[in-house]
Amino acid sequence: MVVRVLFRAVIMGPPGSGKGTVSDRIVKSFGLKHLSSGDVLRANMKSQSEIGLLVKSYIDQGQLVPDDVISRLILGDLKHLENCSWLLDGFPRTVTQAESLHQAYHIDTVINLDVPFETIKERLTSRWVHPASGRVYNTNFNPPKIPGLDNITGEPLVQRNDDKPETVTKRLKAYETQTKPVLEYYRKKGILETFTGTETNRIWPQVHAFLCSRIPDDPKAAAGKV
Ligand SMILES: Nc1nc2c(ncn2[C@@H]2O[C@H](COP(=O)(O)OP(=O)(O)O)[C@@H](O)[C@H]2O)c(=O)[nH]1
Ligand SMILES: Nc1ncnc2c1ncn2[C@@H]1O[C@H](COP(=O)(O)OP(=O)(O)O)[C@@H](O)[C@H]1O
Repeated sequence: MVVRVLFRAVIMGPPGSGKGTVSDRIVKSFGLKHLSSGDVLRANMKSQSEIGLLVKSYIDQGQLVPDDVISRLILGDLKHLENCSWLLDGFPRTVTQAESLHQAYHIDTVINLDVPFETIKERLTSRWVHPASGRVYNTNFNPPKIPGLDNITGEPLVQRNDDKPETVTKRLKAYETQTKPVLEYYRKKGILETFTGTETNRIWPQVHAFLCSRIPDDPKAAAGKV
């Protein structure tokens, strides 16, 4: 019988720190399943589900959605990934959420992207997304091949409602007061790994090297396919 060791990680960082960008690279290199709370919430808003209608006003105002709503949503989705290694992006964002996750799963490592707020503000106002797929572009960092259009479908890109400068300020405040304590929670558990910098392309090789040392039996990582 082959016993597969599961690896469960969380990626944290302020809005715009590159969680989604780094998560895509982790998925490509290490084959973990990726679950993004923001993507799950946006899919609910798009389909106008009961939860989508409930969370819209919080998200548009740059506030966190209530703990019980997001915890039920994410822990419910994780039930479908029981036999998979996964990477959680954007959850937990409060200590209450971290405790709910802790009661349900063992977390091996927490990757913390430490990017200064000044760098982030500029990035978010130049973030463009393809709503149907969640593909993310940036007019400076990874522009689409044709300005304003998605590389794969050619459909128009849009700016996220909550990437307006005044909403970004509120999201950064929410991060400071509600999410920073989660870093301390994981630091005390001895599983927090912080990567500091202003450029994803400099942070990524460090994250990759770290994960190679933690997921040594992964065939893609061993082959150096970054
Ligand atoms: N200029 C610049 N933009 C970046 C860099 N890394 C990511 N981005 C862009 O910054 C925005 C925020 O990144 P994203 O991965 O969506 O961050 P998240 O909000 O933490 O998930 C996106 O438009 C990215 O394309 C970088 O090193 N430099
Ligand atoms: N774990 C969570 N707890 C509460 N609200 C959340 C959570 N995850 C996402 N949200 C809501 O969705 C919004 C967008 O989240 P996300 O896409 O992760 O933002 P970013 O990628 O910029 O950090 C947040 O500003 C918040 O309103």
